[in-house]
Amino acid sequence: MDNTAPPEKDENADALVLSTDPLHPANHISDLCRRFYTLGWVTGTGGGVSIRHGDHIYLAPSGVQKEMMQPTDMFVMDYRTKKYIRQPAVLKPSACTPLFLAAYTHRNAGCCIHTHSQWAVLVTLLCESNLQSPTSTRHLFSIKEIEQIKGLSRGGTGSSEIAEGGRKLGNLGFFDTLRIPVIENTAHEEDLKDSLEAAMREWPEACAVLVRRHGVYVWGKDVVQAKTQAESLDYLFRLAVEMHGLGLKWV
Ligand SMILES: CSC[C@@H](O)[C@@H](O)C(=O)COP(=O)(O)O
Ligand SMILES: [Zn+2]
Repeated sequence: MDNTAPPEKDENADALVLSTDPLHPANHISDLCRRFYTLGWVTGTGGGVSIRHGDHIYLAPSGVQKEMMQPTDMFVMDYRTKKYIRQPAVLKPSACTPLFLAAYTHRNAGCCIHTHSQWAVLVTLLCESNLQSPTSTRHLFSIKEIEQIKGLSRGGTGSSEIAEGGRKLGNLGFFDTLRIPVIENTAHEEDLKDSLEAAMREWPEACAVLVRRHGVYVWGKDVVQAKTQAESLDYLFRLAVEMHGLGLKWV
């Protein structure tokens, strides 16, 4: 299937991205990227966000200033056919598209965030070998007994409903160990797909995948969960790096 062929003329395609609702995916992606830019997550055109809205996948264009995007810049893909139903003529879809699709397919995610946060990059340089499983995903970021771990769900899309006693169902507890696999970077973003999918399969409880010397992919059942988990992870990555600098062990 040729996903890059120009779409057939569809007068209704713009209706997919035009809305006065700030939470409409086309508006929401533009807004999130502006916020993430201030955190250094999507600097210099790197990183990005995708949202699944029913059977429609919203994707940002490739190689653009992510904080300057407009709703009309968005690509829309039909999730079932994997064909673009809206394709801005002068732009290409994000090279992260196969990675975002992996989160939708393997975790039933509703949103996936890719950051180039320096804390994520630094922590990939400090992660130790996973000696228990030397055959596949070789490296793992693990941390426990830090309160912010409770902001992360099992598998990334676990329920965050509050159970009796105030416990968040599906979320990790203070004494649980958070484990995030680290995969090696590739020359081209789209070539990360196979190793990212392998890491997701090998670590079904992981809510994210780190990419060495590159950044992190984080997902959630919806935008709120993906965003808050990306925030919790960035907090933990930074904490781990700072602890390392102070000579403290984080595991
Ligand atoms: C600074 S270029 C970064 C890209 O190669 C890539 O890593 C990335 O995250 C964004 O890809 P894009 O195709 O612009 O959405
Ligand atoms: Zn990237």
